[in-house]
Amino acid sequence: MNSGVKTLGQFIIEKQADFPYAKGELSRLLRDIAIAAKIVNREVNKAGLVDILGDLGTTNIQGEGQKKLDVYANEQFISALSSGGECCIVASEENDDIIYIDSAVSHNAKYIVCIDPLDGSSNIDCNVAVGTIFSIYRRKSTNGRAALEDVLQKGTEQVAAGYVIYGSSTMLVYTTGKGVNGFTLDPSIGEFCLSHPELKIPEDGTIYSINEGNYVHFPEGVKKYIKHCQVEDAGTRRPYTSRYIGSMVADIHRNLIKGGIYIYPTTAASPGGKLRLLYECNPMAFIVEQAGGKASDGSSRILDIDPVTLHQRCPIFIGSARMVRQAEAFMQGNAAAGQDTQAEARLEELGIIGGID
Ligand SMILES: O=P(O)(O)OC[C@H]1O[C@](O)(COP(=O)(O)O)[C@@H](O)[C@@H]1O
Ligand SMILES: [Mg+2]
Ligand SMILES: [Mg+2]
Repeated sequence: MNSGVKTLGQFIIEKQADFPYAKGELSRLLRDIAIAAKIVNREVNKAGLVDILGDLGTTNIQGEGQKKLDVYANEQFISALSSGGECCIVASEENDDIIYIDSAVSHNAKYIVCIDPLDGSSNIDCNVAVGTIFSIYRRKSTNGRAALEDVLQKGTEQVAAGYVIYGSSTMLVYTTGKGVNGFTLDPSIGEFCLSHPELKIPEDGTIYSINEGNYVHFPEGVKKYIKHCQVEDAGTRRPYTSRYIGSMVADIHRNLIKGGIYIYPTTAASPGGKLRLLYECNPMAFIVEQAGGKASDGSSRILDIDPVTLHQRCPIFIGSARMVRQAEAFMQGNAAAGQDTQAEARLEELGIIGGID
């Protein structure tokens, strides 16, 4: 291995200096998450060889069938957070209610972890990239046991957020509000090593990522935006490229590197949106904003949404700032906003401006 490589552990300790009052609790919490990610990575990598593919036959509170790997990953993260001592509550996609971490080591713990232990479950069995998404808050209450109110905080209150992508390589990408850094797992030493320092998402892009199979059920603004992406217009590098992996982590990771927009709007099946605010939308929005991008529900900033319930959903438009602004303009029925005249002319020519049949 080249000298000069920095491991995640070294980086976290080094960055602790950015927080004058830090006592290392958040550093240790991030360490615990990284340990669980390595264990899950080991199972993902040999998924076809061990009994970890397929359905478990149980259903979570979202009404979704749980995959064996969903539950395995959930157990690994909860156990690492329980034994690590820095977490007092876990809110997980796979658990109906919040989990109180009452282990002896965590009686003074002040951090709350919201987690999607395995993101992209529909891709598990066919060897397509999946991920883990996590969001960390400091508890607000000071006395007694932390409670649901400590979990239902706005995304702006996050102290850290990150994701792990189990893809052709395994990466952990996270932010503590001072930029975004990516680490690649080097299996030969079992360490996440800094590979993508200070990640910045391009201001604009040519990739749009949405499940067009739901097109008929999309809001008018989304239909118009998709048409806008498909217009032939060299001046604005269109038509854009459509890419949809079906794992939020993988689709957003690609856009973070190359530029692009990921949209999961309201649909007939999900009138409130599909993705969950606390452990999918908030953490990804924090990361993308820290990388210079934008994230909204089509009009309001995701991080300003007030959470009301643990598993609440919201629509999401996230990615390169210029593309999100444009999609928002279509959502507000203002197709001209952010458009250059040439494209606008094409849109009129194609009858896009003025409504879709
Ligand atoms: O199949 P659809 O409706 O396009 O939904 C795909 C989306 O749902 C998700 O799989 C939801 O996450 P989970 O797999 O964690 O439930 C996202 O990762 C993905 O972007
Ligand atoms: Mg998910
Ligand atoms: Mg999941």
